[in-house]
Amino acid sequence: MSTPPKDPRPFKRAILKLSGEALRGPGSRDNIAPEIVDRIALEIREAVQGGLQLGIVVGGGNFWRGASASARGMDRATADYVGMLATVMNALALEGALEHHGVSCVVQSAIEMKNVAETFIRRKAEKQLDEGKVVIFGAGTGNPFFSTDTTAALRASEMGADVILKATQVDGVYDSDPRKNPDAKRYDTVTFQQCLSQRLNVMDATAFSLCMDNDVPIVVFDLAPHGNLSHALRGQPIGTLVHGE
Ligand SMILES: Nc1ncnc2c1ncn2[C@@H]1O[C@H](COP(=O)(O)OP(=O)(O)OP(=O)(O)O)[C@@H](O)[C@H]1O
Ligand SMILES: O=c1ccn([C@@H]2O[C@H](COP(=O)(O)O)[C@@H](O)[C@H]2O)c(=O)[nH]1
Repeated sequence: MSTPPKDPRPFKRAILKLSGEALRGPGSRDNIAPEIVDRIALEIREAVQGGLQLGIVVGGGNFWRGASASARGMDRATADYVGMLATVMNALALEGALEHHGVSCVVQSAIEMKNVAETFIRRKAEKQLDEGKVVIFGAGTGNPFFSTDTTAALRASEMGADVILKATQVDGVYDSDPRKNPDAKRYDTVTFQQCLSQRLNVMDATAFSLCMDNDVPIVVFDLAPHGNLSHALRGQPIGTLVHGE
């Protein structure tokens, strides 16, 4: 008989992985919709005021994906550096909105960019989290051939986070991509092993493996409906919980 998953909730420290693509907004031609960023900032403020320690990794899919550019002929590493810089634009937009709402925050970039962001230093980031500052991790891991999902797994492991909250464009993990298969079935809970062996590509395998090895559970949920982010940050049941055996 299988044992029930260890639920990370309630949690003290979390890494929020924000979809870059979701910052665009439905039908919008702008890469970043300020009203979406503003709404996200307000939901984050509420959670942080409640005592949650929060690190944020933001994707870059609203601007650029290295793998797609490479498939169209660009050198992969170059395309990936462009993608990492795209994540910094999203990080700065988020920092501005959080500051506007009175949330103490900082961007730490994995690629040195000292005029716009601090450079990532693990111990400094940990201290800032301890002090209640929101730390936005920009520029991914700083290395090509990785993703911001893997960045979230890496930063969560380094920061000793209790959970990764993956705010994306689907409402959980399905047995196949729900955007391609309308008959796909959603899981309430699923193991890392299942995600890897069934190739459930809501996150890449490197990210799942890192979380599995370091025992960091993941909650996958839909960012779009208002209030979903607040629910997730408060540790209320939502989406799919990905966990160890
Ligand atoms: N088994 C699955 N269950 C759920 N979603 C899946 C599955 N397989 C593939 N996906 C796809 O994964 C996508 C989410 O991951 P992805 O990292 O590409 O985007 P994101 O979270 O929006 O981040 P970004 O835009 O920053 O790259 C979903 O939009 C969904 O279509
Ligand atoms: O560590 C990293 C993180 C990201 N990249 C590149 O950035 C883009 C955007 O990130 P998403 O995770 O797709 O939102 C990604 O496609 C990579 O090209 C990277 O190289 N290294």
